[in-house]
Amino acid sequence: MITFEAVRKQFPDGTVAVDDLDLELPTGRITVFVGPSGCGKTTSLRMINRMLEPTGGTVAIDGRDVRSQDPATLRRGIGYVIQHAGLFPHKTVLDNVLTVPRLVGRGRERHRALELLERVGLPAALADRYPAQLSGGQQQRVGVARALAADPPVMLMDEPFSAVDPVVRGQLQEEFLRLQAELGKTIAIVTHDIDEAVVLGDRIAVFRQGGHLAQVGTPEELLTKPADAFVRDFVGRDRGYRGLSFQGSEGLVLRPLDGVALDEQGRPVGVDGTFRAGDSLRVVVDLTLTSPTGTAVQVDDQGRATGLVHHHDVVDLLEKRR
Ligand SMILES: Nc1ncnc2c1ncn2[C@@H]1O[C@H](COP(=O)(O)OP(=O)(O)OP(=O)(O)O)[C@@H](O)[C@H]1O
Repeated sequence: MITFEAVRKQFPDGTVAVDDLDLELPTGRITVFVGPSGCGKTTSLRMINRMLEPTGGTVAIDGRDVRSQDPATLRRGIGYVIQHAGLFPHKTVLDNVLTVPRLVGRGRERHRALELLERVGLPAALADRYPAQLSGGQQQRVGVARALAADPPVMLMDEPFSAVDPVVRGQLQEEFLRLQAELGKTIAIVTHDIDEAVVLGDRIAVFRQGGHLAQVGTPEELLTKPADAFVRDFVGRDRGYRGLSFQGSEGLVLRPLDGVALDEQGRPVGVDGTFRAGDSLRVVVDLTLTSPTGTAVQVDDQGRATGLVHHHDVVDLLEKRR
């Protein structure tokens, strides 16, 4: 666990970037720091690996004050990923990834680097290219692979996916979450994008101007119970709709499949989208709202239609759950 206790950072010019910050980042989970520009997110992140030193309070990893550890040794246990990946332009992809393990010792590094590139979704064929020969999304992947190379228990990520277009960002986020499900690192991510925070965070810390914490909670808590007007505004007006992502579709009463054409296996034909029993109400509402008939078809694991719901049914279910 990473702990901030009464942490303050005042820069020599008098700017107080972080003030009296108390925060816990649970082991093996993703904590997202989110908030408007200039509210102290990056400063807080950099105090974890001693790129910046607090002017008050304590940052500790597993109970050990980071200031009691030599910065170079400390950083070997902490991967660091930044926006635009920050790759060495004159080194190949492979050499970029190898930078870190070379610090910790030799061995089967090349093999491991190639394996890591594959795990972040980069074909080995790209290993000998230079960063300028890659797309923005590919560069970010190399950045993540490099941060993972020394297998650090902690990862710090500063706007890791914000330099790429929304479609690529969505893919990178999804792949990153799949990787984290296997690796279980303790991760802090800085973003100014609340949607990214909701997708990635197990916990979200909302910062406000002046380096104060406005709220800490799960994405669901933030969307359904914002602590005050600042968080409510920051989370956005469509938080009700987005909150449906956290509501399961169980309990929906299925209607008969009237008017739905089925193939020989019982799979719906000519239907744009379907949902499964475990999907969220957001998926179901979205399907019903985009279908010309206002309905969505539920299917089983084999894709066979099991029933139909109308958007009224979703509203009725929400009413019942109140
Ligand atoms: N070296 C410095 N000297 C003086 N002030 C600084 C320094 N570095 C950052 N600041 C100020 O500290 C405050 C917090 O900056 P920080 O970069 O942590 O914010 P942030 O929330 O990460 O913002 P952004 O989302 O724009 O990156 C800002 O007012 C910034 O101008």
